Amino acid sequence: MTERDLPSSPHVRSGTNSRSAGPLGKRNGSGPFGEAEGVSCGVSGTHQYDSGSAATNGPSDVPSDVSSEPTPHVLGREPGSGGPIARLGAFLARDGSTGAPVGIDLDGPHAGVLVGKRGTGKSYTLGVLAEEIAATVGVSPIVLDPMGVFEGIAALPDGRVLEATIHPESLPPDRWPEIARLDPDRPPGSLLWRVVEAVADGSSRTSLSAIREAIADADAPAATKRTVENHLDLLAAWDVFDADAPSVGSLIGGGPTVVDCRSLPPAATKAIGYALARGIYDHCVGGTSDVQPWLLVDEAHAFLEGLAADAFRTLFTRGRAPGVSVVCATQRPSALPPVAVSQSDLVIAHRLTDERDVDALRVAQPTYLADDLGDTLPAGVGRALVVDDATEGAHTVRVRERHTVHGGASPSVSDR
Ligand SMILES: Nc1ncnc2c1ncn2[C@@H]1O[C@H](COP(=O)(O)OP(=O)(O)OP(=O)(O)O)[C@@H](O)[C@H]1O
Repeated sequence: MTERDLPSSPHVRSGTNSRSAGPLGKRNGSGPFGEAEGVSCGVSGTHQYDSGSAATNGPSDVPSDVSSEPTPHVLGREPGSGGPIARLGAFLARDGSTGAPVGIDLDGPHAGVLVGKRGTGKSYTLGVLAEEIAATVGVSPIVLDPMGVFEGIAALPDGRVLEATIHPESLPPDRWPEIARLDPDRPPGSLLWRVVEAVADGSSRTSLSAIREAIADADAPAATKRTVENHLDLLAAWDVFDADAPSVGSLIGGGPTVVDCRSLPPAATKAIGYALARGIYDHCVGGTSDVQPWLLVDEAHAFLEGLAADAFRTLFTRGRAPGVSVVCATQRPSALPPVAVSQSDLVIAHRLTDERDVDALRVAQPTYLADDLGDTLPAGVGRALVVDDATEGAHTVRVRERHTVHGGASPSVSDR
């Protein structure tokens, strides 16, 4: 990945939340939101609060907080446990008034999906998460950005936007036929596989030109070699393979990082998704990271199909053990592998209207989501139903405003 020069320094909104470290600084587990006591909700099924007492105190079984900062309800961890949290927003009452603040646990790793139809606020909410993770010591966000709407994150301390490039070695030899759209069981695909394997085992660093030279020297029919060369030309046109690309491990802990995949063809986007998801997992399994990465993926359906599917499946099923968190945002939950929703301990659902998408969510999370889920999902930009596996409840929230600029659009609901 190479750092992208941004046209001008993105504007940073003044913070609306009062954190001890300031809106854009790093914070640790202390402070008004850093060591919040989780409060039990103990409710199964969806729960939208009445206003009145709930509007100021949140759930009716939540004790009122007499301190200046109301105690946030923390999603994703057992009530009473401590540690840093991401300030997501506030409970939303039926009359539209907001209640107690709501946070998401950052003390341990999580797997989550963030869904909603177009324009309901998915990317924006993902950006809120990125800001909060960036502001917390011990965790670090890496945003996969296929639309180029997360540039504002670069305004955070140490923030950066990287052009999506990958080292050829980050893709194992058996994946190269698929990436090059060659059948591994046919001579060209099998030749490419063998050649990449040989180059990777050799003394020189794997690069597209090293692979090309090895193809030219291979003992194979000229027509087979020509086919492979033509397909390698297509890969080279993506302009994402770079033998000097930094390792995925170096992205973790290097400040909030946005990997800009805009204008890449879908196959290249998947290759980037594969390299990052697999690289982050392998790095953390190796136990070499002091910082827990959060991989935040926008338009996740673009990454989770085909080549990258296995790598993301691994993150959803086994990523938490080595400390990797993943949150995938999509307008089409029905296009995600079912395991992504069923293995998520955090589900943030903005409005969905397509029955297939509502079904995909309900079927994978039957314990918490009712049959009338489609009617329960809140209408309105920035409003979401949040399912919390740890406290076994579902709550309606209003997501807070961003501190950084979102995708060049107005960051305010009232401006719309
Ligand atoms: N919590 C919020 N507070 C204020 N404004 C918001 C909030 N959430 C979303 N918005 C505004 O709503 C608009 C749409 O949000 P966003 O781009 O996140 O939608 P989306 O669901 O990702 O849409 P798409 O699927 O088209 O990418 C943006 O202009 C954003 O500024």
